[in-house]
Amino acid sequence: MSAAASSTISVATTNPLKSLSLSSRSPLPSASSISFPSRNPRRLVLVSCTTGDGSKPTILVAEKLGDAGVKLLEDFANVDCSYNMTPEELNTKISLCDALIVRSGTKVGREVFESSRGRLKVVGRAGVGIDNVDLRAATEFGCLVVNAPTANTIAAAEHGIALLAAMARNVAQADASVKAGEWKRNKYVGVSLVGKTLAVLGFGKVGTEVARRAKGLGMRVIAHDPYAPADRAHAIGVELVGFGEALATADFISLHMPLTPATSKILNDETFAKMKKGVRIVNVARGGVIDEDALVRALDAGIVAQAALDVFTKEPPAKDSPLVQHERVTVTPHLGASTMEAQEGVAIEIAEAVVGALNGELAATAVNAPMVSAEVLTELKPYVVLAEKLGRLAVQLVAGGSGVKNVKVSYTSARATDDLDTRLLRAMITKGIIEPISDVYVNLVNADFTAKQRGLRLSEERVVLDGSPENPLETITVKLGNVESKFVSSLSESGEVKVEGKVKDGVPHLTKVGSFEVDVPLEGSIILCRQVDQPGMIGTVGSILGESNVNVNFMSVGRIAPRKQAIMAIGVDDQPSKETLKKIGEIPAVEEFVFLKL
Ligand SMILES: NC(=O)c1ccc[n+]([C@@H]2O[C@H](COP(=O)([O-])OP(=O)(O)OC[C@H]3O[C@@H](n4cnc5c(N)ncnc54)[C@H](O)[C@@H]3O)[C@@H](O)[C@H]2O)c1
Ligand SMILES: O=C(O)[C@H](O)COP(=O)(O)O
Repeated sequence: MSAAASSTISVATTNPLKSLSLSSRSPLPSASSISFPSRNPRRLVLVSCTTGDGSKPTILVAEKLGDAGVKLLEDFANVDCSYNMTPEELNTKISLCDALIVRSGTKVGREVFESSRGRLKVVGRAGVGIDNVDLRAATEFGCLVVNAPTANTIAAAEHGIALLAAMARNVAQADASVKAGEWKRNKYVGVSLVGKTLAVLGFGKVGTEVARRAKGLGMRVIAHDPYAPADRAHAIGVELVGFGEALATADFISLHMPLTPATSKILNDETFAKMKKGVRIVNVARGGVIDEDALVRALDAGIVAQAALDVFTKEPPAKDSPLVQHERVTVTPHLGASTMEAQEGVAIEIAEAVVGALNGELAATAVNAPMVSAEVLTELKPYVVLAEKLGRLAVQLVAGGSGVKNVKVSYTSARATDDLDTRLLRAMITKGIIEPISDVYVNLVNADFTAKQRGLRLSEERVVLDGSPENPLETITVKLGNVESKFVSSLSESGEVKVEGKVKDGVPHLTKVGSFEVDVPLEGSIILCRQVDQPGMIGTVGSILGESNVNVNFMSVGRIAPRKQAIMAIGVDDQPSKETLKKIGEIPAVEEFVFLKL
């Protein structure tokens, strides 16, 4: 098999959690490792929810959730619906909960994860915006965050359009006036929407639906979104434009981007100054995307004629907020997702995601973990096991394993480079390397973070083989650089601890140690011996183990040349005693040996 091409990916440089510093935190308690429950072979335990005694997990629902969702949760878990908790109450309860479900009104900060002492495995956000969840802390604590990104899209878009029309025709102000006994028809003359230019800022799910509806009202719609594909915009007759052009040409601006460091206060004194005089603004995204003090100034200066706001930097806003009280501002109390239909949909969407995650399924709406389709997962399953075991094996070959810093992983495959998602494999190699030498619990959520935090640099190389790609992978090789080995024969020619494995008939096998070829299933434990290649060695070692009642499940010998050096790999079901291992070491032809647990 020839290597036709290779590419290198470095995890250390791609990890988004670059500047994360770890404060002292409560150790994560023991949790079951990533495994494949035999009941459902398609499941990979992404997060584990072990109650130890087989009892149901506990899910805390901290904000009002639709009945259908609560029912779904109750069929699976003990459900504690405790609304309106103070942060202190939440922190107290959380240590008894496996999952937490919130909407936008609950701040899930670092202290929630700290207080949970590792029991919290899933946070479900019953809605889209996850700006109220500390994703870094969640990832660091190995807690999966899932959201419900689709069920409230239409509700939010409809609310945006409702605010747009209500603002243009002064509906809220006129309503309050009539109820106060007035009849001021001239005061509440509005502006028309037809023929006006609407700039949609953030052309995602909600933005697209707002645009579609605004087109139906006869508006000219432009959109700004650095990440949106132009063909999606063209398909509904929307032109994608730059940020500056959107600001300068819009009669109406509707905001639909997430709140991130990049979008925080994206509308501010400077950007208001670039807008058309008399522009009208709708915000059903997040309050924080507007500098609210600057908006008041822009309203007072006549740059902004009107604003309609569903969301605020601080919710609820202060009663005497000059923005809320401004006579040309229409407000609603974060009602975008609040339709009967959307709330039922969101409740079901989040309940299914949380139950699935607690059941060990990879969540399609995971916010802080790789999303992998069930098909890919099924195919990669034995390779994922192989990856973890190779990591586990390699680190045990290092003298004082905690000094491991440089890991090189090489995947050989006949698949094209972009046709193999290695994120799961990488996470599992990391898990295999870190767990035997620390008390850190590593899962798919926190693998990259944990590697980075421990200074582990893991680089990946893809070697594309000739031939047809029957299997996703041929071999995985793990090399640990700049380390001393407790089994010198495991060193490659360039001095790295090197192990290689492959999947045979669905079973992970160790196929190479250093330069020696072996073939032993990666099950139970393994004794590796380097000896002078001579007759009778297998029998000698076999009888020492047999006398000690240690069951041998596999033996394989790899040698450089006949009668020279050989490596014997012996798979054993039971752990040999120290005395038994000593006896093996005392066989005159044995030059070195090591016992490794998988
Ligand atoms: N008021 C409510 O009750 C309510 C309901 C639903 C959604 N929302 C909020 O609406 C927003 C959009 O939701 P969605 O479901 O459409 O999300 P989405 O992820 O589908 O769309 C967001 C879009 O914003 C774009 N974007 C990111 N940064 C940008 C930038 N700097 N400039 C322009 N565009 C940028 C993204 O590329 C993406 O296309 C979120 O903040 C969400 O929380 C509010
Ligand atoms: O991001 C969202 O999904 C909306 O802002 C809805 O928030 P809510 O669940 O608090 O209504």
